[in-house]
Amino acid sequence: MATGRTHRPATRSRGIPEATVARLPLYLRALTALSERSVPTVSSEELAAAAGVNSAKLRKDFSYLGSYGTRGVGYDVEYLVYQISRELGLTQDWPVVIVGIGNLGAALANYGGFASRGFRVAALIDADPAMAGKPVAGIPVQHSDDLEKIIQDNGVSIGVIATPAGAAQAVCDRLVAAGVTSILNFAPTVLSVPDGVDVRKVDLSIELQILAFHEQRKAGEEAAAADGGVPAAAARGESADQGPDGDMPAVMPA
Ligand SMILES: NC(=O)c1ccc[n+]([C@@H]2O[C@H](COP(=O)([O-])OP(=O)(O)OC[C@H]3O[C@@H](n4cnc5c(N)ncnc54)[C@H](O)[C@@H]3O)[C@@H](O)[C@H]2O)c1
Repeated sequence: MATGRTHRPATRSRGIPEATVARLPLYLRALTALSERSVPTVSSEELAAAAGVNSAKLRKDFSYLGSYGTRGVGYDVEYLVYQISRELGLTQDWPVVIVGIGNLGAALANYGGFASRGFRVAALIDADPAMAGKPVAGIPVQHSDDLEKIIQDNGVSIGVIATPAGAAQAVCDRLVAAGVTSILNFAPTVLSVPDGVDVRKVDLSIELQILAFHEQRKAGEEAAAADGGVPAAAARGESADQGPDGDMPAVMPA
């Protein structure tokens, strides 16, 4: 998924294209599932299918990691998990703060998948004084007056914004001024950030709109097939669009 944003070249310094970086989490998720089932090796075709990516693209992506697999055997699952985790910086602990602990912020705080992927929720911050000290997911909410101190005390470089849209830019400015250099923005607004700060925007309603477009297209094809006798699946070519492989972002550029 994902179109990279912002003040970064399309190719990172070590020569790995952003589009490849965006697919690495998909490979990692598929490989982790194989690892949990104690599968020792996997072919590029199997892994590509599990990740929802074209297998030639997968082989090209892995060549950037220096991983070519063994003919007739495939890729070593554990080693690839290690290589991709290292490339994504997941072999180190990333403390994350979530700002705005309403419906969404609380759901994110309760999501167990962050910790298992190396992201530790270090602090929860909200502007509502009534929430201060109340635990969410076992972590006491702290008041936004202390945002700068919280960022500095916890060495946070990644901030998640789940405030209303109207508050998001001011929250973003404070996070950046306090030293945060990566922001995951759930608020439906475009954030301005200085060079060197990465912003990724998640917008589920945009994803639904893209699905609605495809539904509409499928309905049109079904109608055309009924008229002209061409099977609708053949008319579609049966290629499922699943994000990076289909170049359709699920996480939007900020
Ligand atoms: N990206 C998505 O797919 C998606 C999905 C759902 C909601 N959203 C967005 O996420 C945001 C939160 O939605 P919600 O339903 O949790 O809203 P909510 O009203 O339940 O929670 C917002 C929280 O932000 C806090 N807040 C307000 N101003 C703040 C500030 N300056 N600093 C710190 N905290 C502040 C409020 O006190 C409240 O607890 C909204 O912008 C909403 O549009 C996005």
